[in-house]
Amino acid sequence: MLEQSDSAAVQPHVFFRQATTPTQSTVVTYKSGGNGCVKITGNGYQQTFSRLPRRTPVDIQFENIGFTASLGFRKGRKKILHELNGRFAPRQLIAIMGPSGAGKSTLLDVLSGYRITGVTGSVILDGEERNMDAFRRLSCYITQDDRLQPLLTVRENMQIAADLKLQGDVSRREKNNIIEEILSTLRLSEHGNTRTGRLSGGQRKRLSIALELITNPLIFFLDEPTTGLDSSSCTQCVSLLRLLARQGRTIICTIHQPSASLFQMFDHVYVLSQGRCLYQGAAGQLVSYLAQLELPCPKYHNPADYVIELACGEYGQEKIDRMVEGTDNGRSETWFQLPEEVKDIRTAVEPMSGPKPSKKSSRHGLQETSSWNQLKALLRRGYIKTKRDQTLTHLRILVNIIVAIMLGILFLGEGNEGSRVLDNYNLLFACLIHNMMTPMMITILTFPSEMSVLQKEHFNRWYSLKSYYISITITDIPVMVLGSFLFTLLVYFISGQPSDMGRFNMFFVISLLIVYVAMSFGLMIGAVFDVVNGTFLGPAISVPVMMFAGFGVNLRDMPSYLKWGSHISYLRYGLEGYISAIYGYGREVLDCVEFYCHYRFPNTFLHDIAMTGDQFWNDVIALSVTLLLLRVVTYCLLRWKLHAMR
Ligand SMILES: Nc1ncnc2c1ncn2[C@@H]1O[C@H](COP(=O)(O)OP(=O)(O)OP(=O)(O)O)[C@@H](O)[C@H]1O
Repeated sequence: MLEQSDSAAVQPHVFFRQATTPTQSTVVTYKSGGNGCVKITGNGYQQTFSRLPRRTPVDIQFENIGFTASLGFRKGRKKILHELNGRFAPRQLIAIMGPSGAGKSTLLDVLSGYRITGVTGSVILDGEERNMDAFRRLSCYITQDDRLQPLLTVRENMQIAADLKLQGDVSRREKNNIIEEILSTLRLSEHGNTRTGRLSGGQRKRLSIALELITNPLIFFLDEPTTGLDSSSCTQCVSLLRLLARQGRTIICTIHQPSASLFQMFDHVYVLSQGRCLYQGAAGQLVSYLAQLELPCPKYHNPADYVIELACGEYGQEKIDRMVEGTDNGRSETWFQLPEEVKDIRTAVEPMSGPKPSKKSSRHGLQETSSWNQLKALLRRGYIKTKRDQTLTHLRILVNIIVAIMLGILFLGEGNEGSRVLDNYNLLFACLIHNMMTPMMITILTFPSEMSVLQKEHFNRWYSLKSYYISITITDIPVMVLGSFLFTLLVYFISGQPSDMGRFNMFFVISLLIVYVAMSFGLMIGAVFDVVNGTFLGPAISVPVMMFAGFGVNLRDMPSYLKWGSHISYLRYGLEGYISAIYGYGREVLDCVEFYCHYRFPNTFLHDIAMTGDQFWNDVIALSVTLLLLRVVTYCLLRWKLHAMR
C-alpha cells in the first residue's frame, strides 16, 4: 500500500483540466490500493486508473557511458558522449537537459538500448549488468516524431496494438476494457474515432504514450515529448508523465529548455553539455548546487534558463569545466533528493499488486504474442490502410485505368493487323514500362515513411520482422491483382489483341508478375535508401534493365560480352512473355488491310526480333525466381538496416 500526499505536485490536475495557471496550488493525492486502483483528486476531479506496472520498479545506474560516431569512410570518428555516469531512481520523472547538440538524444538512445553501435560503458539495473532482452521487455521508447499510423483512428490504433501486444488468452472484452481505461485516463476517448493523422501534436503524443501503456512498461524513454507543443499542452504532457511516474514507473525524457513552471514538475534533472554531465540531482537543488560552485543563479531568473546558458558556454568554458568537476561527471549523488522508500532500492521495493507477466512471451522471442497472432493483427491493419490510402490504392487503380485507356486508344485495334505489328510491339513495351515504373516508384516514395514506423514498433517489441514482412507481402496482393486486371482488360481489348481467353490469361499473368517484381524492387530500394536517393536510384537502375530487355537491340544482335545483362533483366522475360502471349504458340495469319504486310505471318516477326514465341512458361519461372530472390534479399536488407540503424 502506498499513499503519497505531495504538495509539490501542484500540476497533475492540469492534465485533466485545461490550462490552469502554473502557480495555482492544488493538492493531489495518489493512492495505490490492493486492487491496484489509483485515485487522483484535485479541484473535485476524480480519475481511476487500474493499470499499474506489474513488476518491481528498477534502479538504473550507468557508468562511463561513451559514444563515438563514425563520420564515414576516411572521415574519422567523433566522440559525442564522454564517460558519463548517473543514476535514475524509480518512481521519478527525470529530464535530460542541455543545449542543442549536447548529446541528450544520444544519451537517451544509449540508455534505452536504441543505440548500440559505438557505445562503451555499462548500464546497471538494481546492481546487476543490464541484460538487453530483459530490459527491452521492461521498457519502451517514444520517438520525437510520433511515428503513428495516420490512416487509422485512435481506437483502431489501440485495438491493433492490443492485439499485437497482449497475449492471446486476453479476451476481446478485456482488451476493450484496457483500451477504454487508457483512453479515458489520457483524455483521448472523445477522439477515439478520429484518424490519427488529424490529431493535434499534444493528442498524438498522448496516443503514443497510450499505445505503449497497453503492455504497461516500467520504464519510459521519451525523446523531446514537449517539442512542438504550446505551453498548455506541454504542461498536460509533463503532468501525465509525472502521474505515470508516481504509479511506479521510471520516466526519462529529454527536454530542450523548460519554462520555470515545467522545470519544477520534474523530480530529477540531468544536465549535459558537450557530452559531459554538468549537474544531476533534484530539480529543486539546482540553485543550491550552482551557489555552491560560486555560480549563483541571478534573482528572478529561471534556473533552467540559467543552467542552459552556462551549458552553452555563454559564461565561458571554465564554468562548464567547473560544473563537470562539481558533479564528477555524474558520479556525485550529493544533490539527490529521493523519497525514503527508494534510497535503498533493495529494501524499498515491494512488488506491485496484479498478475505477474506470463512466461508465455518468452516462447515468442521478444514479442508478447505468437507470430500467427501478429500476422493476423498486421493483416487487419494493412487491410484498413489499403482501404483508406489515397495514393497506394485509389490513385494506383485510377492510374491503371487511365493509362490503359490512353494506350488502348493510341493503338486502337492494332493487335490483329499485319501492317501494324511493329506498332503493336511498341505497345507491348509501353505496357511493360507502365507495369514496371508505377508500382516501383510508388513503393520507393511511400516505404521510407513506413520504415520509420517499423523501426519504432519493432524496437518496442510489437511484432517480429518476419510477421511484418509476410503481412506486407500479402497486403499488396489484392490491389496489385485488381490494378493489373483492369489495366490488362482495358488495354488488351481496346487495342484489339486476339480474342482468345488463353492469350488474355497469359498476358495478365505476365503483367501481374512484372508488377510484383517491380514492387519488390522498389521495396528493396525503399528499405535501404531515403526518398531522395531512392527516387534517383530507381529510374537510374531501370535504364539498363530496359536496355537489356531486347527491345531496341534484339537478343541476337546483343554483343556476347553483354549477353549476361539480358539474363538478369526481368523486363526481358516480361517482353518475351508478352510476345509469346500475342504472337507465339501458332498464332494464325494476321489481317492485312494493305496490299503487302511484311509481318502477316507472325513467325516472320518472331524471327526478326530473335524470339521463338514458345518461352512463356520459362518466362514465368524466371520472373517467379526473380520475385522470390528479390523478396528474400529485401528481407535480409531490412534485417540488416534495422540493426545498422542502432
Ligand atoms: N551518428 C552520428 N554521426 C555523427 N554525429 C552525430 C551522430 N549522432 C549524433 N551526432 C552529433 O552528436 C551531437 C549530439 O547529438 P544529439 O542529437 O544527441 O544532440 P541533442 O542534445 O539531442 O540536440 P537537439 O536538442 O538539438 O536534438 C550533435 O553534434 C550531433 O551532430
